[in-house]
Amino acid sequence: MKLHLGGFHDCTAPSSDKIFIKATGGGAYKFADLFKEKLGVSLDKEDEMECLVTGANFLLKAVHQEAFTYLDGQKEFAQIDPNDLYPYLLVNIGSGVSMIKVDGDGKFERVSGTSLGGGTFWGLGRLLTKCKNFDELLELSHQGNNRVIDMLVGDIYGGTDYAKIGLSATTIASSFGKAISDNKGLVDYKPEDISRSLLRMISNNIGQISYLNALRFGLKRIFFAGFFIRGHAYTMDTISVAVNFWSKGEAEAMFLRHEGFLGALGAFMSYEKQCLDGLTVNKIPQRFPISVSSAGNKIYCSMNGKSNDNESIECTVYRT
Ligand SMILES: Nc1ncnc2c1ncn2[C@@H]1O[C@H](COP(=O)(O)OP(=O)(O)O)[C@@H](O)[C@H]1O
Ligand SMILES: CC(C)(COP(=O)(O)O)[C@@H](O)C(=O)NCCC(=O)O
Repeated sequence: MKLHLGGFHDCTAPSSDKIFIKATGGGAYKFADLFKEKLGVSLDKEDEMECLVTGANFLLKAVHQEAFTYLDGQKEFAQIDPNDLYPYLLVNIGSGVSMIKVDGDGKFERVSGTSLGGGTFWGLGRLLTKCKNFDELLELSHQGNNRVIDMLVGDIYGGTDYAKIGLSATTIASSFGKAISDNKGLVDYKPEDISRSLLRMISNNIGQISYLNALRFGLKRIFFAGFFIRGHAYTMDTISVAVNFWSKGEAEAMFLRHEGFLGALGAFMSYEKQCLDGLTVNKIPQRFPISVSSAGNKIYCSMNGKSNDNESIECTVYRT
């Protein structure tokens, strides 16, 4: 509610009383006029990939138990040595998917991506199941059985494995493949089965492309982030299985506790970069330095340096 009061004054132009806030992603462009019109706030646009990487690096170095593996329902926190973090592959699953090779602070390259991402799951799911919101679709996938719709290796090979090339009877041979052979229409399939197949198809595909990119650059660690994951067990499990399957156990999928906030965090941290990198000390606003701490699922960023009480800002980033 106090966004328009708590915005920042542009520290590169002290004479200006323009209020701005950092923002990233497509929304920073798309909604810039709306923010200006409704709140009188200008959006200071930060590059999305840069913010994702800054956010991920910060979390992986500063937050205890940020990264974890997830396989067969088991969540295991990974010990990340900040001195041995790079290189790694960051896979951000939002509407679409970006794959970024990270070599250090500010050192990265977007090496690949796919348009089959969270938007695909939600978009197709909405059309096929009539779900009204994402959570409902995700919830449905819990109860579904993908074998009803997916064509398995066993369906093609008369119930047996195709052992010669290492495919078990239960491996999905063709996502949604059964829908062609049955004399059935959409109404004959349960929404929960459709949701389950869809989630597996998207997660599997992302896991596979990610692993292939990790292989391409010799990267052992793959961190998956983005709001698509939402800590959802089946999504993480499917991605992990895909990475494990394609890498023959060589690579490991890892997830982040604050997976949906990398971009926002990176944009937030760019206040520090902008003001501390390029300016002399007397031009730095009193609010700095930023002090950062974490507890449980929350990260506390207090920008309270020597400022008076009116100027201090405390920002809490938390997952719902
Ligand atoms: N409550 C929700 N409403 C809509 N989409 C959601 C929700 N929770 C998770 N998602 C998933 O998150 C995706 C968007 O992820 P996000 O990281 O916010 O990407 P973007 O940067 O494209 O907005 C959606 O396509 C959808 O798959
Ligand atoms: C264009 C985007 C970077 C925007 O990010 P998003 O809002 O999806 O998080 C992303 O959707 C993307 O990388 N899409 C995949 C494009 C491709 O490489 O095929």
